[in-house]
Amino acid sequence: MAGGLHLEGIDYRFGARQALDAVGFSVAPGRFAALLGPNGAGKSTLFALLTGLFSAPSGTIRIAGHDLSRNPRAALARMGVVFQSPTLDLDLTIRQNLSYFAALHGLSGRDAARRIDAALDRLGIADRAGEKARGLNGGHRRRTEIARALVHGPEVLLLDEATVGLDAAARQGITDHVHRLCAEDGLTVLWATHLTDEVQDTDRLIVLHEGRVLADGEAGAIRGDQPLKARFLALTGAPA
Ligand SMILES: Nc1ncnc2c1ncn2[C@@H]1O[C@H](COP(=O)(O)OP(=O)(O)OP(=O)(O)O)[C@@H](O)[C@H]1O
Repeated sequence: MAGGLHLEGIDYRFGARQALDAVGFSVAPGRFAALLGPNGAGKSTLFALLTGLFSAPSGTIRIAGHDLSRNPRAALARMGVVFQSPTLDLDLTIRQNLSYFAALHGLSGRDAARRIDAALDRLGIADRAGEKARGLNGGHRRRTEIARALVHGPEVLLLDEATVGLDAAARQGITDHVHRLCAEDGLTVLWATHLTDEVQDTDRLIVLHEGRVLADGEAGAIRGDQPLKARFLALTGAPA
């Protein structure tokens, strides 16, 4: 596959603990893929490998067609990331948070301003641009982080438990926004979560458990005639 996200044969160990065991999957360009796994499944380890924080002893990671180990600059330039722990500067405005990030990517002046406006608009927070991040609720802070991850124009967006700590309405708002980024802007998304209600039937679904991929396909087909939660609990061996 030329673009999108492609992983093959990824192993990772913490000493004797095998955190990832021959993990492989592909996400086609413009698709929303949910990486669903209970705590400890290996999602954060996988994100650390995808973002170049750890390096995998084996296997291949390709981001928008670029091999992460052979050509990390090109691969990482095409990726946006929203980490599990919030990383906004609460004393800066929304716009300042994005400007700072744009500068880290070598963007400034009108080009940066245009990209920042477009990203804020995309997440529905353009009218809040002058407000300090501290005054925003959790949902708007998350939207700001997603907008910030889009400023440099990535093709692939990774989100690690992006809705942690949000109420149901804010969670729904964020998942809807990110689905729209795929459908309307052609972004490829990997959405890590442990919450089955964030997965839609038409999403691509990868179930990760104890470092292994247990299921990979269209979410509706994986759940069949069961609710996804029941199917997920059956796959991972947890009691329903
Ligand atoms: N620094 C570390 N040292 C040793 N073991 C680790 C370390 N980090 C993670 N692990 C182990 O690796 C496995 C995968 O952990 P990981 O954090 O990737 O899971 P996760 O799916 O992201 O879970 P969570 O949602 O709780 O973050 C777990 O068994 C965990 O205990």
